[in-house]
Amino acid sequence: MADLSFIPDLPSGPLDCYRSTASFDWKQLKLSLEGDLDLLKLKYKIWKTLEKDLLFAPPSVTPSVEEQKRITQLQLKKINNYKFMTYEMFKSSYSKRTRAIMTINEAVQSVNPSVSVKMAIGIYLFSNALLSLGTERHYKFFEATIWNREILASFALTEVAHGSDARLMCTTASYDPKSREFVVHTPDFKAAKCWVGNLGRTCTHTLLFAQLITPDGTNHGLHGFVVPVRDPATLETYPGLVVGDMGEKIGVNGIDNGFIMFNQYRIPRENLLNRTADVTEDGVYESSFSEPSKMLGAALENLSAGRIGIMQESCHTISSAVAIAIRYAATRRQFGAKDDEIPLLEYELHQWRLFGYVSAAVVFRIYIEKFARIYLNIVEKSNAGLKVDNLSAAVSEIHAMVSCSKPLLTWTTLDAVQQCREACGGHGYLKCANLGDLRCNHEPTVTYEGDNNVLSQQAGNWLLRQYEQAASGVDSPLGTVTFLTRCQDILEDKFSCERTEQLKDVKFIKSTYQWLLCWLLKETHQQYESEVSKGQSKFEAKSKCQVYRWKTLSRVYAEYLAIIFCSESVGQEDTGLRPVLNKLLVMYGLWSLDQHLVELYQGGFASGDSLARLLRAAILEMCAQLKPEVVSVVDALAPTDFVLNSVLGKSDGNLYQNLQKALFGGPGAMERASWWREVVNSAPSKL
Ligand SMILES: Cc1cc2nc3c(=O)[nH]c(=O)nc-3n(C[C@H](O)[C@H](O)[C@H](O)COP(=O)(O)OP(=O)(O)OC[C@H]3O[C@@H](n4cnc5c(N)ncnc54)[C@H](O)[C@@H]3O)c2cc1C
Repeated sequence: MADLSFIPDLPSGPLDCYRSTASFDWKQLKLSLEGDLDLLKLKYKIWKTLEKDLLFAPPSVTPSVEEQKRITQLQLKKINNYKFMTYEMFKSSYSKRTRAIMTINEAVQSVNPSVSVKMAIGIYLFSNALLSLGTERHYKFFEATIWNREILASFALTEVAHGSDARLMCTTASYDPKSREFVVHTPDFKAAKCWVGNLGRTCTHTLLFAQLITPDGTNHGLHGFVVPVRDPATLETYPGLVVGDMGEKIGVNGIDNGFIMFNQYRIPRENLLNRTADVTEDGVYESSFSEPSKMLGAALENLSAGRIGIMQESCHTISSAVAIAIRYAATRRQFGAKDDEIPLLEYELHQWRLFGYVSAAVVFRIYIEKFARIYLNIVEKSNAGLKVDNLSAAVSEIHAMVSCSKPLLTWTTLDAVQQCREACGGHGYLKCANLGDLRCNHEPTVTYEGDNNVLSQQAGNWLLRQYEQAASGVDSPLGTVTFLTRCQDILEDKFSCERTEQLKDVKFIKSTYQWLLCWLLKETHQQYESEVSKGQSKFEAKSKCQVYRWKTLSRVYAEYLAIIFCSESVGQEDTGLRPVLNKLLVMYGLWSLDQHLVELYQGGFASGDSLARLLRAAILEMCAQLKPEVVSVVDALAPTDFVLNSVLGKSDGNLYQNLQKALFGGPGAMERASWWREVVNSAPSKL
């Protein structure tokens, strides 16, 4: 068994009574959820280092927006100096290196999300793009970013008038053969690049996506360019650019999101990222892809790793939120027989509100850990020129998986944080509870790197293609929809259980999800065909099938993926963790199915009251079964107290002592208001 002594023991206290009822060792569960001992050690090393550094001490009062930006930039500089990413890690295989980067990102994100966004965009997204979209001539930028940290980059895609629909973006890069330069231009304010992280105050370069135009006037579609923005020595922007900061946002204010307009701004020809297409010195366009849409696809595929990173961050956020709410529920007492108040955790309503999210946190972690490993192995193999069976089909399947899973994880996390905030009552509304910051900093993930509603549609596209060709075989190298070849038989299935025990079985959950997917595909396909037969264009027909169909389909597929991947991992678990993991998986599956009862009845899977009655009874039974485990489950999910940074969620469980310290110690909490003279009556009191 691995030596886990590097994980500090938990302090003894009021949480002991619930901890003593757990059937497993929380440190072992923590290791299992991380999936790798070295990466878990790395995470603890980062947290310990940052805890000792005053620059990372959590502020008790929110600093001004400008100050948050300054601190975040200084923190990034410090993290660069700490060199958590060692030379050996850089030199290791692609998948090892990327997993280390992802772990560093998650560990830093949990301390200050703004720093990790800054680092992810400014260093890793940019350098990854140079490797995947660029060639040898861009290596100097790579070196300056990764090794020397002379470049801090940004990623400029979104424009004021175009976000999700990237094809019609208006920034142009026209090639001038006389000077052998591209001339970058913004025709009007609607075409200004905006929301670009790191651009407002700090970045030295941007990875710009602009319409490439050759001297014959042909528009070859969006291409990536490395564009210098600021002098690294002075942070002055270069002439020919209008650059500004987006101002105060709802969260992640440490990030300087900015806008930029180009006025006939010249960059060398070599700054075009030319792995898939180039322009000769004379201005002739040469592409290895014949269709511009495929080019765009290749350029944006680069975002998959970023989206996986967002999912990992969501796992951290949901874990922190449930840890705070469960520890609070275990120590907060309200009502009870006579004077004997009982902990909130004893109430079935409270369990039902929170345990679905606790199980989601565990299932998502296991799913994403396994999925990231498979994804990175495929990329590694293909980068190394090794044969990957059915590579293009695998890339499409992965894209579909990411496109529905990022929405599922980010939305569920957002709902979870809100529920946890409410579950902590008024105290949950304190800044020092940390649920507010967790929520606001997490919130934009549902919009950036692909708006969730738009991204979900892409998963639906792929699923429908598989459904249409199911009779002759599906293109599913990862095996997520091979069951579709049995679609007709699956749709014959009917609910026939008589006892809750039959539902509390992963097999039941998986087969019910397969039925749901088959039925939703049939429905969506029929609706689409019917719209097309009425003369609607494909685009219009698709739009008419989103609500209750395409969108639900994409969500159900993502839930199914989380369940099958997690179930496979739980099946391989040979420590004493299998029973608790199985309970959590069953809870997640039943809790998620509860949202789809309408479809299960509408499609004729069940009739009468037995499905709804048994499903809901099973969920409540799972709540009771999880109660003795749940405090130790969140101990495994939670980061250290420094990182969790919540007065309500400390691992010692001393809720009221901690709260008193925070309230009494608040800056100026017990001082007379400095503005008291302005508000009292000036006439002497007659009292
Ligand atoms: C904090 C933050 C950081 C960001 N960082 C960057 C960055 O570094 N670089 C960068 O380039 N961009 C960045 N962005 C921008 C982000 O990527 C875009 O906001 C995102 O792509 C969505 O585009 P949009 O805002 O134009 O929304 P729109 O595309 O206008 O969408 C608005 C709404 O309409 C809906 N909608 C759109 N199309 C359809 C449709 N066909 N059917 C049904 N509904 C539809 C969407 O679901 C959404 O709810 C950032 C944004 C934020 C908030």
